[in-house]
Amino acid sequence: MSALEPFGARLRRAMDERGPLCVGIDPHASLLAEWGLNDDVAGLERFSRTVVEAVADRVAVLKPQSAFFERFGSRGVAVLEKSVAEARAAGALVVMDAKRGDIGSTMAAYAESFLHKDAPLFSDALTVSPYLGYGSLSPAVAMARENGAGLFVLALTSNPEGGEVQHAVRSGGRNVGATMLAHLAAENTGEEPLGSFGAVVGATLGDLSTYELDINGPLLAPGIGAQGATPADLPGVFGAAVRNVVPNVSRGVLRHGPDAVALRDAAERFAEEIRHAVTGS
Ligand SMILES: O=C(O)c1cc(=O)[nH]c(=O)n1[C@@H]1O[C@H](COP(=O)(O)O)[C@@H](O)[C@H]1O
Repeated sequence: MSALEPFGARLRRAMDERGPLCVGIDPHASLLAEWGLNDDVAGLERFSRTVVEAVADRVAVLKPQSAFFERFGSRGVAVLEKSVAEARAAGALVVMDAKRGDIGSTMAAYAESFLHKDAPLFSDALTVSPYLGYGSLSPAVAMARENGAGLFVLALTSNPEGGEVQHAVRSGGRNVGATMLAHLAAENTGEEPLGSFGAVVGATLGDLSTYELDINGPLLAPGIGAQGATPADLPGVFGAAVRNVVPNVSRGVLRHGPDAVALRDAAERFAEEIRHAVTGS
């Protein structure tokens, strides 16, 4: 595969053409049961393929949650590989949600696994944890740049426990979450139309106007649907940065399966509500 155009540029175009919705592929055991599928590799494969076939030709981004595939060992990972390839072939960008983070030398191996263009699990972007220090991510930043991929760095997560770490105030007075946003803004300086280094910022967090959310990069916003946030919350949470928000919905869409039409309709309803909330039209 030849080098891709930078992730940020590809994402901006996909958001403009398809709208910004990201649908999560989260094959929870409880959802497999609700869909009438067995909690085994065949059930996993059917679930994942159904989601990809239902929405990959219309949403900007699909975000498979790696843990639900790893749970089944190598055969589960093989399903993940196939799902990534099929989603990308249908025109969706794939954000691999594996939340990797380690000391730099090991981080390089994680980066090779997901961000090297020839890796079997190559994805357009990867979720990463910066809590071994932002600098520990530099091999992933470099690998992403070389391969036209991107990162989503956990900055202000959607879960209530996140504040213990992310709101901790550093000696300069800035908290940890804001520090991660500042690192990303520096990473994306000068990039047009959008940098490739995004932040994860929960849609559940209420008014974030004290944060500098304009990092010239995408903001992945989970928390809509099952975690209680709604598309209508987005402008209040993100302010002017809402134009760079990629809202993620997983269970809120997936609970409408296994019927592909019902899944597609649910994704379209969320997409429409998001468009209305973001553009007012
Ligand atoms: O990085 C993520 O994707 C993520 C970060 C975060 O702060 N909160 C969060 O919910 N997520 C992921 O987003 C998805 C949310 O799923 P639902 O709550 O079912 O919509 C899950 O795959 C989570 O792992």
